[in-house]
Amino acid sequence: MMTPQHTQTSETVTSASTDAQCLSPNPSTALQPSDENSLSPHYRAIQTFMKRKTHVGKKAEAGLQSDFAHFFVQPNLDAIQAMDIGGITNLRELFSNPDAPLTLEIGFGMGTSLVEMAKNDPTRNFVGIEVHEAGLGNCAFLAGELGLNNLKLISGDAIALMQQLPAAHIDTLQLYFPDPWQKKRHYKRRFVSADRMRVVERVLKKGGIFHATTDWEHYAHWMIEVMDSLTAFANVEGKNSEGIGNFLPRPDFRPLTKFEKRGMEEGRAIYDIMYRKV
Ligand SMILES: C[S@@+](CC[C@H](N)C(=O)[O-])C[C@H]1O[C@@H](n2cnc3c(N)ncnc32)[C@H](O)[C@@H]1O
Repeated sequence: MMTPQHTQTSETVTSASTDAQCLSPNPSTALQPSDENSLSPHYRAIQTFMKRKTHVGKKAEAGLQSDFAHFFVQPNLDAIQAMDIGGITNLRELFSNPDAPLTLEIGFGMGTSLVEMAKNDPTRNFVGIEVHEAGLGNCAFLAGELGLNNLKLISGDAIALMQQLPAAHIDTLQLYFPDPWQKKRHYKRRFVSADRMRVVERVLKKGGIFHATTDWEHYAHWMIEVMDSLTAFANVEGKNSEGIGNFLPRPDFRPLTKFEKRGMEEGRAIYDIMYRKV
């Protein structure tokens, strides 16, 4: 598979980000949060997802039933449907081995790749958070088929969840093919922004990993620019001769996701980025 190297294009984020402070990926111009655990007032009301009513297939429907309830952190379907994350303040204690390395996946979609990763690494605990009921149900169903005991699922907004977790709580945070929000007026919804990455920074352990992917070139360069601008993170692949963070060759441990497959079928390159909290 093609592994693109970072090059500055005419479509750079800087040139695309002039009409409002919140459109800038650069923290020197982005609105600043009032403290490390909160978003600026501007970002607080802006969601990175659009919750749509989607068809809930047979597997997903089954996955939302009581047989699979042990995969959900929320106690019942009402709380899942309401995306109620009240009281979820510690992900480690959801597992019998709380000191095992912990991965949080944000926006796992239908959950096929998350389930495969959990299956492939039983020494690590995985928590997935999603807002789509069909994905949550499907993921629980797949995990149930394999009898996984190192995976838990949460229905809700990852930003809100991270804000109520302890600092230095997570070893790896993965964000695979986040919504690209391609229109300029929607850039402020992009998950990778300086403000939101400060929330990520707080919950990651020192040395913890932030791994993201996208099949949208503009967002890929945007991600690099945001992450390079944050002194708390270092690019695992180092920087190019222009001092810009490199992309990561596609890692074998990342299974193909639904959106990756779609991107490839539509002829788009796939970009991985990986940063370590220093
Ligand atoms: C484009 S899909 C990618 C799904 C999957 N990772 C894949 O590659 O097939 C992005 C997903 O992220 C979810 N998402 C976006 N923002 C989120 C948030 N703040 N908290 C939880 N899930 C979120 C959306 O609901 C959506 O399902």
